[in-house]
Amino acid sequence: MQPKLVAVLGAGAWGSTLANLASATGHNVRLWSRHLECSLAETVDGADIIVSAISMKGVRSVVEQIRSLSFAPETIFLTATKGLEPTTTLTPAQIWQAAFPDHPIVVLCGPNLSKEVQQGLPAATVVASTDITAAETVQMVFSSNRFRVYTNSDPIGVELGGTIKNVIAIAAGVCDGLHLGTNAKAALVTRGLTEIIRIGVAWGAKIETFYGLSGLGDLLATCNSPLSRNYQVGYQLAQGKNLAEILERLEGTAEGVNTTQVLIAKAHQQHISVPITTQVYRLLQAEITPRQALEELMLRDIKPEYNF
Ligand SMILES: NC(=O)C1=CN([C@@H]2O[C@H](COP(=O)(O)OP(=O)(O)OC[C@H]3O[C@@H](n4cnc5c(N)ncnc54)[C@H](OP(=O)(O)O)[C@@H]3O)[C@@H](O)[C@H]2O)C=CC1
Ligand SMILES: O=C(CO)COP(=O)(O)O
Repeated sequence: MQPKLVAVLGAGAWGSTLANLASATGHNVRLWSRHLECSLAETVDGADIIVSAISMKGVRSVVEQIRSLSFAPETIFLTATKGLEPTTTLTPAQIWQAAFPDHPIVVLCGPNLSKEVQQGLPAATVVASTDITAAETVQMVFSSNRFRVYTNSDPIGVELGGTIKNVIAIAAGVCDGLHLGTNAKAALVTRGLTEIIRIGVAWGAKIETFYGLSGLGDLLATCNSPLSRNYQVGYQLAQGKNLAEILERLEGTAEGVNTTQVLIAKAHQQHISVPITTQVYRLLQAEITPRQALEELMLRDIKPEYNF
């Protein structure tokens, strides 16, 4: 494969890691952030692949800054953000697709704690698109003996798996912070997956996608690692710290905090049952304590296991 020109937008933890991965496989990489010299227009000029690793709060503004520029029709937009836009409830890929309707949009999501990937520890991920040729191009660019990349044709499922698991990761952090044990954690993560599937399928995703790397895989990684910022938020809430104080000291972005708000609004509108997300929401709003959230979940009506 000829080396590609890859422009990575966002030089945070994940953007820098993705830039290193593409560079390590022999591609030409430009990395952009608001604080670096190079302008956004210069960074994306002539790029074969434009990678967005901007946190959710900045996606719309970056899209608006480049949407009037002209790109070759085959230019691929790759989004790695895991969040939902509060005002529209759109996913990052939906925002990129609306701005660039004639370009292939690819989603990258998986169990990819950036610190582990940066250390060269082995990891796998998924690149998903309705344009499978574009997904295969991205797969070639990022694949290495340390980073195994699978393609998938369900971008909304891949994106929602990576996004909604952040809410469950906050709950998992609370579970561990309260020392509730392995049985409780297994129950929480499994019922969390049921909740993710219920929402995801209602929003047009394929059920099987959630049993893959970007669903169950990312859920397991994020719910079990103190490297996860979302897990850290939950863990510290369980220790009695308040949210503002936690976020002020947190290294990087915990998307699950905003994602919880968006999910609650949309799930209520659409009458989707989201018990774990509801308790995370009430906890983040400081309406209840971690112990009360646990009681609420344990005392819900008894029911059959499968009620997607
Ligand atoms: N870290 C990880 O392990 C992984 C993270 N992700 C996802 O990737 C996304 C980024 O995460 P991560 O890199 O960890 O977060 P960081 O907080 O480390 O970086 C966020 C990046 O977004 C940029 N940004 C935020 N707002 C704006 C804006 N308005 N305009 C321009 N740039 C902006 C920041 O720029 P600035 O520095 O100028 O503020 C920074 O480059 C998140 O959605 C996260 O869920 C996905 C997989 C793994
Ligand atoms: O998405 C991630 C791992 O796949 C990173 O998780 P956090 O954003 O919680 O750190």
